[in-house]
Amino acid sequence: MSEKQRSVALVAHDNKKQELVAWAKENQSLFETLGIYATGTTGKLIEKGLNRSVNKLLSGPLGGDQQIGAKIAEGHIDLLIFFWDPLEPQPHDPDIKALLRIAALYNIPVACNRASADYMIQSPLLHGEYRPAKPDFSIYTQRITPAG
Ligand SMILES: O=C(CO)COP(=O)(O)O
Repeated sequence: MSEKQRSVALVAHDNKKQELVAWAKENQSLFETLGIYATGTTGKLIEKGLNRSVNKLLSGPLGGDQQIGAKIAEGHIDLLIFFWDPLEPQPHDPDIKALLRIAALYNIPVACNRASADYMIQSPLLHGEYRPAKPDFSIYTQRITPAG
């Protein structure tokens, strides 16, 4: 049986976009093997940099972070590479926090800078059989199921 293609989400704040695109280009051959989701503006730049199509969602401040979070919850994304800007306040900070929460909840590896992204792309997650465990939510679903 053929393996499901792994998908990565790429997201970068404005001051980090060039760095993300440069990093993606350095790893172009790997990205040819992966599905790519991205927030709107990041996605356009990645398409141009890698000369390939990307599943582009809305721009981050317009709901794109939330859409990436929904894709994670639906099981479409294996890795999140999110070069967020530690020096610039963002108007959609609650959405960013929500995306990082969803990634933690669903046990999705997150890289926030070049060093962690370098580690991540060398991992058996991409090159071997290792799959992170799917979280068990049964304790929560019991709690929210009405009695009766
Ligand atoms: O704001 C973002 C992530 O929080 C990124 O959105 P864009 O890729 O549309 O700039």
